[in-house]
Amino acid sequence: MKITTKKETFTNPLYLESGRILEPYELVYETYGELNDEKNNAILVTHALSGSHHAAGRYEGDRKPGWWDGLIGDGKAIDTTRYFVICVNVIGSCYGSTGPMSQMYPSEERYRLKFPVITVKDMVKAQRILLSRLGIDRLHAIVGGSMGGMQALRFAVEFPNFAKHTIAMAATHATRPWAIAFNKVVQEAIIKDPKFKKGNYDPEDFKEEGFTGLAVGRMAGHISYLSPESMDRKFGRTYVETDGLFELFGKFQVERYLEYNGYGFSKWFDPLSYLYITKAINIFDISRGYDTLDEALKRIKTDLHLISFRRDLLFMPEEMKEVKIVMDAQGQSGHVSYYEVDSDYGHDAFLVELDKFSDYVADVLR
Ligand SMILES: CC(=O)SCCNC(=O)CCNC(=O)[C@H](O)C(C)(C)COP(=O)(O)OP(=O)(O)OC[C@H]1O[C@@H](n2cnc3c(N)ncnc32)[C@H](O)[C@@H]1OP(=O)(O)O
Ligand SMILES: N[C@@H](CCO)C(=O)O
Repeated sequence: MKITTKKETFTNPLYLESGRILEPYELVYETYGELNDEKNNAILVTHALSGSHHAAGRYEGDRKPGWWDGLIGDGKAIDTTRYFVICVNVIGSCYGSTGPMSQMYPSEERYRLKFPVITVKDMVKAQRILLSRLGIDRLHAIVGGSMGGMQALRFAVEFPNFAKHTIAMAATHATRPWAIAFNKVVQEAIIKDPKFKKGNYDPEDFKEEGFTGLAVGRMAGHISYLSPESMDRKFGRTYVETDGLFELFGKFQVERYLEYNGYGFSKWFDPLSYLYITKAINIFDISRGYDTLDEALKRIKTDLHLISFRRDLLFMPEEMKEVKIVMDAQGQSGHVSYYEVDSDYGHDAFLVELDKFSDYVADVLR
């Protein structure tokens, strides 16, 4: 599958939920498959915290394909022989769409801490504008996990007739203190790292060794993406062969894993973007702007498919179930389904255990 990164620039202001504006702004995205003449076969895929618009396929020389390559492609659950799939990098991120390290026009400077707080609603609004520009006024489906699931839900509430199907997985309707607490660890670690310099850092300073605050905070986050069972399976109590048990800094494999992933991540992900996106996740509450959760969910016209993962310890199954319960009580049972995937991997099962839910996704889309 040949892929290219596409970019659109918008000169009209994007009015944000906070009352601030973003002007101008850019969105980068990838597409897979062909848009049909009726323009009614488009599927929007929405990404999570550290994801990007690169959801499928491989650029030349890439060691790994896009983050949902197992799900998106010819003959796969999100079948690119039938559907035109689009994935957009959210505003606030660091993969090319406008974010805190973008230029704050007309100044030559980067926004840094002057970047406005953005919300999931703002991310979705920007994507809706992009789709309009591409001539897409109706989607066959929106599919996303984690913060991508939040975007899917937000789309369903704000643009009720826009998508025929909405699949929101591994998400919640309002971020709980439990998840906010994990984000607090990473936020605090970032801002207290001397390299942060009140946001005035030079990204070149941590390309080699990484950014300790982000690395350590990400380790905490990464724990919340797994589960005790998946850690037992991955590592057991195995010790790093070359380390001595009585060496103070000798490591278990799980420690080596967290270091590898934490420091690796901090070499490529931008600390300010991490602050802004975790803020957006923390303040996500689908009922904001409406009197109650009930009022917000009443707006939904799409067929909503909620998927959770049994041992998701970040956004727990009961949080998605609540949406179904409220919609059932509204008499919307015909428009909402709930499926709990029997997985003990943890939150990141939506990225890893695709075989456990890809048939379900394919069935919904058909
Ligand atoms: C929509 C989106 O959110 S996309 C963003 C997804 N990306 C992330 O979440 C970034 C963090 N990454 C991860 O959590 C995982 O890599 C996942 C979820 C993406 C994929 O999981 P898996 O394919 O099962 O990988 P796994 O968790 O086994 O290994 C991850 C890395 O740790 C390495 N690793 C595994 N065990 C160990 C160990 N004991 N010591 C050191 N490193 C280890 C692997 O080699 C792999 O390295 P690589 O990324 O350089 O290939
Ligand atoms: N591990 C994924 C999901 C987090 O919610 C990410 O970093 O984007």
